[in-house]
Amino acid sequence: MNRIEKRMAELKAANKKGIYVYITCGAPDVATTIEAVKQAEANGASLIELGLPFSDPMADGPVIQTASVIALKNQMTLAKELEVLREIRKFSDIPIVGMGYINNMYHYGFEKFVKDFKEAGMDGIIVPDVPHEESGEMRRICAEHDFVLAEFITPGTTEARMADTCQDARGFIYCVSNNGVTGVKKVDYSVIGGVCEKARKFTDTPLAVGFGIGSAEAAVAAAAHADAVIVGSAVVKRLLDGKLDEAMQLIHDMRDALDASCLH
Ligand SMILES: O=P(O)(O)OC[C@@H](O)[C@@H](O)c1c[nH]c2ccccc12
Repeated sequence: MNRIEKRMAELKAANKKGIYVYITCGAPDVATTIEAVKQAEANGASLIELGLPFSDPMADGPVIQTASVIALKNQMTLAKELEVLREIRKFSDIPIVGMGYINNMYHYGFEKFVKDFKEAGMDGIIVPDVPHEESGEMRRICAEHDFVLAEFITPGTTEARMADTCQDARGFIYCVSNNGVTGVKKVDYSVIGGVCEKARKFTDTPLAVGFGIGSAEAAVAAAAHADAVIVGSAVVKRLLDGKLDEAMQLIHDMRDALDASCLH
């Protein structure tokens, strides 16, 4: 069992929802990234999604685009990101999933990427620009190294595709709440809730809902049919504004609200 599976099993046993916190590695700077990971865990984060900055982040809205530009200006490379991971592993055993675009990994060599990042303490990867149909070889490599390759479902996923992705999924399934890019916005989470309910017919893998979540209320709504919620832009925005404390307060509020909602 890897760290992700272990953590999700613990949450389930405790009747708690997970909170996955996305942080762009190196934005506004490396020290803030490391401190934010430490404090996010203390405030109730269950998993860290570490963004590996890329120059053309096509699935990202303005906040994470800006964070990526800043991180690249700070000279972030995969080699530096490995160092950050090793630093984090000195004080934390929280599950960490990378989020990046295939270009960087392909250039580095995908198998070498998996080996090196796993060795530095990463537990899996989210690669939004490789469709399921094209990811067979990547899946094989990840499975060989006990490294999670996140599968996606969205409101537009057909039942046939859902059956395929659910069958191949390990760790967690990323349930995208709407068809836009990342960023806080008003979302009707009952739509992805219905999709989650359908996915349960195909899999026992934990479901994590993300995209748009900017408040504790939105987290509760997103969690209704899921096992975890994912928050990115709302946290990253506060970090970029130099408001680490506010970012942590948001995570803390989400933890409280989700715990209270699970009592019912
Ligand atoms: O920023 P949001 O709307 O809270 O969404 C989560 C998201 O940031 C994180 O999971 C993520 C950041 N970049 C991505 C690209 C694709 C998929 C997911 C992501």
